Amino acid sequence: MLKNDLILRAARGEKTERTPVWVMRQAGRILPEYRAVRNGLSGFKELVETPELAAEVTIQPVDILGVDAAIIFSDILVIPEAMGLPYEMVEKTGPIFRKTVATTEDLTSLKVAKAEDLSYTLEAIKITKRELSGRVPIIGFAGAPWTIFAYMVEGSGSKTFSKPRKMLYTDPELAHRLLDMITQSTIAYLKGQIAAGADMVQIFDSWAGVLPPEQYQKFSLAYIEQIAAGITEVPVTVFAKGAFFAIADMANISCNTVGLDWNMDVQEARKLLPGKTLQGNMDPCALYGTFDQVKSETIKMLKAFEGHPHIANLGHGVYPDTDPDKVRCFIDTVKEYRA
Ligand SMILES: Cc1c2[nH]c(c1CCC(=O)O)Cc1[nH]c(c(CCC(=O)O)c1C)Cc1[nH]c(c(CCC(=O)O)c1C)Cc1[nH]c(c(C)c1CCC(=O)O)C2
Repeated sequence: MLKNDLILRAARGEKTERTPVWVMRQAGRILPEYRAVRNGLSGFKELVETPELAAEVTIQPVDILGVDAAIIFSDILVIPEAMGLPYEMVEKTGPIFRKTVATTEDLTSLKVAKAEDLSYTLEAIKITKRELSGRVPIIGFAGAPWTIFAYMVEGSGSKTFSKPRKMLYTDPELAHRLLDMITQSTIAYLKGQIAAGADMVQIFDSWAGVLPPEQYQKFSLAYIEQIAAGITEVPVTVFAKGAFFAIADMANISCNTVGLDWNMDVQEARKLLPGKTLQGNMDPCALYGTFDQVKSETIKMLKAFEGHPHIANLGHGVYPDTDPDKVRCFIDTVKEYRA
C-alpha cells in the first residue's frame, strides 16, 4: 500500500537502496506556504485543532521538500491540555500555561487523557492518510513524560527548568505521580494515532539535557521505556536532546531508532547501539552555509553513518529563518547519494 516505505525498513534495521530523509520541525517553521495558511487564522491552536488544515500543512513538506515521511502537524503540548492544563501559544514568546502543577492538590484537577480527548489530531491523521494515498509514511509523535512534566511545572519554556528540577528533590513522590499520569495519557494518545494511521512514532525528550544522569534514569528513561514497551504496533524512535550521557542506556530501551543531536559522537553511538537504527544528526546551522557547504556537510554526515542503519535528519528541529532551498539541498543530497 505504501509506495515509499524506505523509512520503515530503515527503522527495522533492513538494508535500503538509499538512506531515507526527513527534517524535524519540517511542517511549519520554514515554509511560506505554511505562513499563508497560518496567517488566515486566529493562531497556532486553531491550526492544530482544525483537522483539514493540519493535514494540509502536514503534506506541504512532502510536496515542496520531497521528504520520505510526513510528520503530523500538532504539538507536544496537546497532552497537558487534554489532561486539564491548557496552553496558550504566544507569538514570539512560545507556550505559556496559566495554571501549573506545584502541589498534590493541583493533581486533583488533572486526569489521565484518553485518545478521544485529542480527536482533532486523530482526525488530521486520517485525512492525511487519505490525501497522501501511500506516497510516504506518517510519523506520529508525543513529548517524553519528563519534557511534558517540565512544561507543566515550569509553566513556559526556560533555559534551566529549575522549578521542575527542584520538585525532583523537594517532592519526588508528586513528580512520580504526575509523570505516571503523563505516561498513561501518552500511551493512549500514541495508540490512537496508530489506529488513525500513523506508521511510526517518535518520542521527543527535548529537555533531557537539563537532568543529571542518575535523575535522568529515574525520572525520564523509566517512563520512556514504559511507552516504548507499550507500543508494539509500529517502529518507535526516541530522540533525547542533550542526553549524550545516556546513549549506552538507549540499548535497553524497547525502541527501534535512537535520534542523535549534533553534539553526539556518531562513532561512539554506533559502537554502543549496534542493534538500533540511528537518526540524525547534522547541525541545523550547517544549513546557513553555501549550497556547496550544505552538500559537503550532508555527505560528511552520510559517511559517518555508512554501514549502520540510518535515517538522515538534522540534530534538532530546523531553525525558523533557514532558507527552504537549503533544506531542499540537504534532502536532495541525501536522495542522490549512493554509498
Ligand atoms: C519542545 C517542543 C514543542 N513542540 C514540539 C517540541 C519537541 C521538538 C523540539 O524539541 O523542537 C514538537 C512539535 N511542534 C510542532 C511540530 C509539528 C510537526 C513538525 O513539523 O515537526 C512538532 C513535532 C509544531 C509547532 N509548534 C510550535 C510552532 C510555531 C508556532 C506558530 O506557527 O505560530 C509549530 C509550527 C510552537 C512551539 N511548540 C513548542 C515550543 C517551545 C514552541 C514555540 C517555539 C517554536 O516555534 O518551536 C513546544
